[in-house]
Amino acid sequence: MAAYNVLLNLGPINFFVLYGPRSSTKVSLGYGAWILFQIALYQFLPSKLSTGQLTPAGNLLKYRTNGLLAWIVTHVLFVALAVSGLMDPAILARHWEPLLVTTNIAGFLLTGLVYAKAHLSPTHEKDRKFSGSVLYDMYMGIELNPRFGKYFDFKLFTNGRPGIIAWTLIDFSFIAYQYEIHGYITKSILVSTILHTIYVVDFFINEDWYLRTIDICHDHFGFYLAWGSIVWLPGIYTLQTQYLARNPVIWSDAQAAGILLTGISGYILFRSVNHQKDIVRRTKGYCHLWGSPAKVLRVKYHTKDGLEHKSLLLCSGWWGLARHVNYLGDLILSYSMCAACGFTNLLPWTYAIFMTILLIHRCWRDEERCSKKYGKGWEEYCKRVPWVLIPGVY
Ligand SMILES: NC(=O)C1=CN([C@@H]2O[C@H](COP(=O)(O)OP(=O)(O)OC[C@H]3O[C@@H](n4cnc5c(N)ncnc54)[C@H](OP(=O)(O)O)[C@@H]3O)[C@@H](O)[C@H]2O)C=CC1
Ligand SMILES: CC(C)CCC[C@@H](C)[C@H]1CC[C@H]2C3=CC=C4C[C@@H](O)CC[C@]4(C)[C@H]3CC[C@]12C
Repeated sequence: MAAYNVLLNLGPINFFVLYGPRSSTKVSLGYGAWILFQIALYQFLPSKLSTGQLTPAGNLLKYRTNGLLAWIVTHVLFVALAVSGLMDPAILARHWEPLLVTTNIAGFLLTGLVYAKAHLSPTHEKDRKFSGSVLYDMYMGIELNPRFGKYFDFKLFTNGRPGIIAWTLIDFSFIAYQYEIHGYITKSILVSTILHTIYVVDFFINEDWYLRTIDICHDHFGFYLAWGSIVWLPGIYTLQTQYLARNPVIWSDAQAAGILLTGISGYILFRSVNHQKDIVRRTKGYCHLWGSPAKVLRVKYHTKDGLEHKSLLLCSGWWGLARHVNYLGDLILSYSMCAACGFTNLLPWTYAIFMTILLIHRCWRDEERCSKKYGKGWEEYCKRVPWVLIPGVY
């Protein structure tokens, strides 16, 4: 109430200037070192070269996919520094406010950098998209795959390294913070972190699969993915552990196990659906799903150079039940991550709410794009698989 009165008296801008988070030179230097460290891991750790999907301009790119090794090295180092007493494991939690300021500056700088690069020194000129609006181009990006040199891919790097590797590091730091301020670690924060860790490690194990998703194949690199991966992802996706560190929630063993198992079942659905699409695309449809030969619709599309290409749409297995059933698994997992925080505060539920909006919007956005890309082929697919997300419901 007192804070509310001060806000009313000062007005929002003065209130933010006086009481908002502040930057810190030490934290900014530390953050710079963290980004350089991740760049070094990306560039110099041994890596296989994975092939992406054909771009609209007809480019087939190779990617360094050594994220799992980078995740392991980063976390082993974090634990080693904490156990040896050289670093307080709650360091990220304790410097959270200046970190948010620093990441925001980095997110905006990167947005400006890739916008300028798209105009001055594009990696693949024909894979650029101009909307006619400067603001929209900054937001959704111009270049599809901006690169520095042959293999430093801005999109894959930003998303995976300062984004997803940070996710579990931040969780671990908030677990340590809970211990430091309360003297114990709750099952709720562990359940939430275990579910995050499964999701994050899964991402890196399947980094090759990620190269065939919307983010890499269709979304261009601008504020949405740059600021999103550097600020939104570490800030919002970790809200559950941030909340639980300060407001411990106590579950019985049975309740904690119930939430964990529901989350794991969501994860199994998510991975199994994604795996089916990936295996069918990689084997060109010549594989078995659930004991029967995969049923596919062979479709055609054109790249910008006018060439015709063939592709296929899977219509059996999970993909015969609904057109985006992978999103359903992800939603079950997201709701379980948030359920670990209990039902008394809406804030830690932000992730589940965001995912619901994002994934439903994605269904519409993707369907519109696929319909343009495949034309009659997509219409036929929708007839064969009429449900969008939940069979029998939507
Ligand atoms: N945690 C998070 O913040 C988020 C997580 N996700 C998760 O990431 C994963 C990947 O998501 P996303 O890239 O959005 O979606 P998908 O992996 O489902 O990819 C969609 C693309 O797959 C192709 N496709 C569509 N239908 C078929 C079919 N029947 N058979 C074969 N290919 C098909 C189309 O591309 P093409 O042009 O190649 O035909 C389409 O654009 C999902 O599991 C999702 O839940 C997604 C968003 C946010
Ligand atoms: C600007 C913001 C309001 C929105 C920023 C959104 C991005 C941070 C996220 C958009 C799509 C997200 C992802 C897609 C698919 C994924 C696969 C999954 O296995 C791991 C997570 C993720 C990489 C996820 C990460 C955040 C987004 C890039």
